[in-house]
Amino acid sequence: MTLIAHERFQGAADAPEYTIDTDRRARSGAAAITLKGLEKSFGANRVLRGINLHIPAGQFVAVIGKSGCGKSTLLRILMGLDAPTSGELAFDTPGGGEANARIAFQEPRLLPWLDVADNVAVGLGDKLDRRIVAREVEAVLSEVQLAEKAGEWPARLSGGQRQRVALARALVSRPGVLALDEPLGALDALTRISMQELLARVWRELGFTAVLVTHDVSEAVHLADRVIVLDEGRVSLDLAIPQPHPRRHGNPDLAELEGRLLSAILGTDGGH
Ligand SMILES: Nc1ncnc2c1ncn2[C@@H]1O[C@H](COP(=O)(O)OP(=O)(O)OP(=O)(O)O)[C@@H](O)[C@H]1O
Repeated sequence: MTLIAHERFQGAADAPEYTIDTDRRARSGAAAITLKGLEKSFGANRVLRGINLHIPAGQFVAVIGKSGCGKSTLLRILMGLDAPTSGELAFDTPGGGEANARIAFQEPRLLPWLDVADNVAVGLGDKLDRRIVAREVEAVLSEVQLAEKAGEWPARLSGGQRQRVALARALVSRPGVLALDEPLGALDALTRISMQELLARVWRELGFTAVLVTHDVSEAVHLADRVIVLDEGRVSLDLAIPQPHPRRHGNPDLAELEGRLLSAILGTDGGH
């Protein structure tokens, strides 16, 4: 998990100028995200070919698609970790302030020489009063059900517990946008399901805008309000998942939506 860039990029000389406004310490609410004509090329490889998307504040969006279709590239651009070749990207917060955005990766990236509480405190930076940091860390560790591990070393945690620490570190600054790049990809199936429940619960409680990149179509329909399928650099399907939360694994309506998404990814939907 890493702190999000907080920069104003300049596009290439021949590309339209665009801006990304994020502020790591803002406590404003969830942010809406708008992408217009977003393009990204690596040399001759045109990875994103005109992405147009509006993600309302507080929505949970999952991005799926074949390996190499550009999911991580899109997420990195959203988070300001990479610059698009052209196009526009805007974050809007309800109060008009700057958005606070964080990202969680598949690998938790904890600091082995810090205990759990201090790893989480890293997410707040070093400008806050120690008592405030302690209070915020304690609160977020309770939210991820790890309060009793506050003084533990990362090496003595399970994979799922480490990923919960990484989630707490991303959430401790109360981000308006949380980006998740395959955060549960390395976990065993049962741990993965309990982490999905946890993620769904913290999202409902905290109300941030979530963008999840995943290879797991079942995970996408279980968590998201909306699933975006990327194919050859474009959005090939934008499917609403209208089921209320909390959702049950094995729900037949979700299974039907999962089938439609799999067909869309594999190209077996006959063009529908
Ligand atoms: N820094 C880079 N330099 C050059 N090419 C890159 C770079 N990053 C990504 N690419 C290329 O962009 C394309 C999309 O990569 P990306 O990682 O976004 O795909 P993905 O859909 O997330 O894949 P996967 O599901 O396998 O993780 C690939 O062809 C990849 O080789």
